[in-house]
Amino acid sequence: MNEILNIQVLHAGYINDEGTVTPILHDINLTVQPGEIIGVVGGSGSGKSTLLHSITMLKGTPIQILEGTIQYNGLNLREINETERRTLMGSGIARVFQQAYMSLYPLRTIQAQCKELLDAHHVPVDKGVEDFCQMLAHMGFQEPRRILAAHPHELSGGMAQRVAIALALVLKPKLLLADEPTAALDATVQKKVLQELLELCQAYGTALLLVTHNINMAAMFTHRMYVMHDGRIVESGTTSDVMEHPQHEYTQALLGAVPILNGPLPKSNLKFSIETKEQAQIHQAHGHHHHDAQGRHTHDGMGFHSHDDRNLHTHDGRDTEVYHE
Ligand SMILES: Nc1ncnc2c1ncn2[C@@H]1O[C@H](COP(=O)(O)OP(=O)(O)OP(=O)(O)O)[C@@H](O)[C@H]1O
Repeated sequence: MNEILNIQVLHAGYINDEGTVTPILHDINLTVQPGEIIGVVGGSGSGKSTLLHSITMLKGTPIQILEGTIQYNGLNLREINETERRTLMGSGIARVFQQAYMSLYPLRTIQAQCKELLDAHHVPVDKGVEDFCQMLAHMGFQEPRRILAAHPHELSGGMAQRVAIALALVLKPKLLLADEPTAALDATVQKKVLQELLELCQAYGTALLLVTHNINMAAMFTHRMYVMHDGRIVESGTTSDVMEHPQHEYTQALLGAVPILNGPLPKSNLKFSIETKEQAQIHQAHGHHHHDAQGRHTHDGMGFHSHDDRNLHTHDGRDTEVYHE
């Protein structure tokens, strides 16, 4: 099976106006299998965002690949042209930023932005908007269609980030790059939004590369993790191995530096197995039960499922204060 992402011996840096490159990433080797949830963990300035920039090579980012290969589903990303890159970004590889407002245009309604994205990738708009609304419903919006008419500033931070997540996933990408997707949110909402993000990824069979400075947060949700320090991967392995037997002193420092939220050692929250796209389609065909905002058992056609007893679909007070549905 092809890896969804295969980075080998990557060296990269930023190029300045004089054409000089400052190397930032050194000898990065990283793989993501279809549907895998991978954490990239490290402190500020360790190079996590630079790694994502190297994958997306967005216009305007002065990134320069010095050496190595980056393959998406067998395709060498260093060899594709700008048009191919634009097609791939969104439909194959999508990205969620720390601030929802980096993903959303302030002056356009959510509906306009969703339609524009679908149109640009030749996806039937009605079906795409329907999928989008179902994702919003899964993330706690009681009347998702009403959100379509809203502008981003009418949403709270948590709601705006949920909209950004649904937009990133509406084209059902194979890989989602999430750069500290919950760091800007209230601590009480962070875990919930991350859980919702994971459930959506699993429903769509989307692999996730989750970048975070919080090793404990990564531990709760990922299958494997890579620890970055000073532009290098200093440790990698299954999440349970890294958490229970951290080899590198930097990993040990990260573990000591971050407050432990739930007991002495966070255990992986991945009680569920990875759902393939085919399984998701079967779920879609048969419909699926989940809890609605009131905690009632409801039925939908999305294949979403929650596996713990917490009601993941209620509004937090902070969100409803800002946006009343
Ligand atoms: N556009 C740029 N030009 C030059 N250097 C940059 C640029 N962006 C980031 N850097 C440098 O690259 C290094 C890695 O930064 P990067 O943003 O990738 O780290 P990070 O792990 O994502 O940190 P944080 O968690 O604070 O976002 C830092 O030394 C930073 O100063």
